[in-house]
Amino acid sequence: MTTLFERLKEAAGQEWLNYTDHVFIQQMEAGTLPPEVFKEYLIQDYRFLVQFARAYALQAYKSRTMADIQIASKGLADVIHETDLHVKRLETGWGVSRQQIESTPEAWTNVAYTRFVLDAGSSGDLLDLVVAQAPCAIGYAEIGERLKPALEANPEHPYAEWIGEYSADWYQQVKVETISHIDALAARTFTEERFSELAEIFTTATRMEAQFWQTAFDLAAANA
Ligand SMILES: Cc1ncc(C[n+]2csc(CCO)c2C)c(N)n1
Repeated sequence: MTTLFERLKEAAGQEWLNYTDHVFIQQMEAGTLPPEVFKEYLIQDYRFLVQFARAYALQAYKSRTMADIQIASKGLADVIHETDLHVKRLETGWGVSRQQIESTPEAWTNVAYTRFVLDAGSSGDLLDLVVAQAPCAIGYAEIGERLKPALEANPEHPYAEWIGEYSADWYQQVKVETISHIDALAARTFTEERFSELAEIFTTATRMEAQFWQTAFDLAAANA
């Protein structure tokens, strides 16, 4: 059976590729991504993850069952784990402290993306919110899978740590769980009339994921 995620991804069309096959990913795969671009990405991503943690908390608030609260709680814990990695990387790589990260202005594209996700969840139900968060959670697993051979070919790959994290089994499992969570929620509340609205939420979030990579290049260029 086709999953709702597959239908949403198909509806996003080219936008999904613009995100998962962005120049940022191509350069990361080749190991040629400029370190300053990666640094700007990590700083903005920390700021992003703060809002994304709030979105998982909102998932808990929008839940009606303990099973859904458990899923939200695990998502929240995964985000905290990810921010800790970012802070360590920024500290060891560039001597950037958590305080410096937190006082760096949020890029407006980052504001747009995260507040869009939070609004989709505030104004909608749990399915709307999980769909708004899906490009993020599932896209990174697809990217990790794609980059894995580059890491296996070169254990000294400059982005070994990042690729290792998203290609790891635990993260591939997050993808499987998110897809089945969407289907479980859909079984309760999805009607065909909702599809176009859900597809718009999903495609918009996907477009903003692609823009997130672009913002890292723009910030690095502005600092150069
Ligand atoms: C812009 C942006 N999009 C997606 C992710 C990936 N991500 C966000 S939360 C999470 C953990 C649980 O889903 C993961 C892997 C990111 N870091 N930054």
